[in-house]
Amino acid sequence: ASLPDRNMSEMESSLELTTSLPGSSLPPLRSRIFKIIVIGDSGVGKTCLTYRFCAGKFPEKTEATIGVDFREKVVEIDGEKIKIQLWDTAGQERFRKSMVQHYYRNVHAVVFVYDVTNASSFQSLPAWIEECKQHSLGVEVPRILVGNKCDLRDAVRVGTDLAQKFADSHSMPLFETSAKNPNDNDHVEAIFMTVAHKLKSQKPLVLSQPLGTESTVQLQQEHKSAWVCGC
Ligand SMILES: Nc1nc2c(ncn2[C@@H]2O[C@H](COP(=O)(O)OP(=O)(O)OP(=O)(O)O)[C@@H](O)[C@H]2O)c(=O)[nH]1
Repeated sequence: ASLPDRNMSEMESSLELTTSLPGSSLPPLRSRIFKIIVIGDSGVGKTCLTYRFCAGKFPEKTEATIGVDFREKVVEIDGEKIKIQLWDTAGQERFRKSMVQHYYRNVHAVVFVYDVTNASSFQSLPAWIEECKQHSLGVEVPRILVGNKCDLRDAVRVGTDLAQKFADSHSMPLFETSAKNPNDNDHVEAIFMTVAHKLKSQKPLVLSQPLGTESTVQLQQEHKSAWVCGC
């Protein structure tokens, strides 16, 4: 789904908004934004995972993402309000091409997703890692690996041992979960919060937005927004 009246430059300018509060000579109140991109083959559940985190439930229906969608959630960590912005990227090559260079900008963390019931989505991971490298996202950017659809126990094709070896060899933590039916141990929220804690412990980030712009955030949460190239 897309909102045709939104485009990437609007999105980027909203990220860089740092105006003072009206009538105030005080410096602007800012909340930090963590931009996290979610990457992986089509159908692995990127949209469902990001929706589960931001809306707290499994979406009834999803369509292939075109370009990129983004969802936000404000969380509080150690008394600081932080906006977690999840960029849900298209897995299908034909829906990615025109957008790729945009969503790799100013990324704070990367979440690689595969489907535990689909071996080929696991085999694609080196290509996704390579794409990140080509866009200057190396090991210095926190990365995690997520195996999704663990609720489909009888259909698992990628075992934990194999996935753990792969994660270790790329210095990433591994999380196995289900966007559909997460239990206490593999809760989707805990996974993204782990990333947020890691980012918070790092140096202050450049991207910021004045506090008190929650109406925009609300809108973005209620309407799944997408940006597609007009060409
Ligand atoms: N059983 C089960 N199905 C899931 C889970 N997560 C996603 N699905 C299903 O997998 C299909 C694809 O999910 P999406 O979230 O749209 O996949 P995607 O990775 O965003 O796909 P693209 O937008 O094409 O890149 C949908 O039919 C979802 O309902 C899960 O944890 N368990």
